[in-house]
Amino acid sequence: MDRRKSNIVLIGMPGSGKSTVGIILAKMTAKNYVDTDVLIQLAENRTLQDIVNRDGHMALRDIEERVLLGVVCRNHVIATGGSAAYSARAMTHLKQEGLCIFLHVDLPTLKTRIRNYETRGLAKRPEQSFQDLFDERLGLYRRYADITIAASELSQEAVCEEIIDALKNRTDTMDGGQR
Ligand SMILES: Nc1ncnc2c1ncn2[C@@H]1O[C@H](COP(=O)(O)OP(=O)(O)O)[C@@H](O)[C@H]1O
Ligand SMILES: O=C(O)C1=C[C@@H](OP(=O)(O)O)[C@@H](O)[C@H](O)C1
Ligand SMILES: [Mg+2]
Repeated sequence: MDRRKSNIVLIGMPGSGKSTVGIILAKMTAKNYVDTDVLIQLAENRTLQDIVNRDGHMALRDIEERVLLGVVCRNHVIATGGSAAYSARAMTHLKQEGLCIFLHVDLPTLKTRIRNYETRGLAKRPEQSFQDLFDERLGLYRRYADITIAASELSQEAVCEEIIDALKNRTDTMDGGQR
């Protein structure tokens, strides 16, 4: 049986480019695309911000874990939410069929991209700073990453090119090997 993985799973901080890079990457690799934040909102019939406001950030993390565990697909680019890495079960599940790409963007660059920090529905403690969130999560993203892309200075298209290049050298993905 072919054990090569067919999904590409994007992880990283909010603002690192998972959602927007993901759709470009899907087109460039002839894959389907799913943004798990959209799946959460559809499952809950409310926005991420509504979930945080009404039920708190830990409820969002629980819902996210449940939704991620229900993702069963092949040949997709999967853009996760920034809080996905809090669930070891969900990450293990996604990595069974997916190679995990960490979009590593530095804090100053992220800050220029995230202007709606308080209203973006982030799964963080109410008083938690963006710096603290970054520090808390960096180790988690590194733990699950099969490939890390230093993406701070790259355009979205250049991030996609780097991912495709990195995949070419691998034997554990359907996107590996020269085609
Ligand atoms: N490589 C990049 N260069 C410049 N802006 C980017 C880049 N990647 C993403 N952005 C911008 O940053 C913002 C957040 O991107 P998004 O894809 O929603 O990130 P995420 O899904 O990781 O939170 C968007 O406005 C997007 O256009
Ligand atoms: O990092 C976070 O706590 C979150 C990031 C969001 O996704 P993006 O990373 O795509 O912005 C979304 O999943 C949710 O609002 C929580
Ligand atoms: Mg996103």
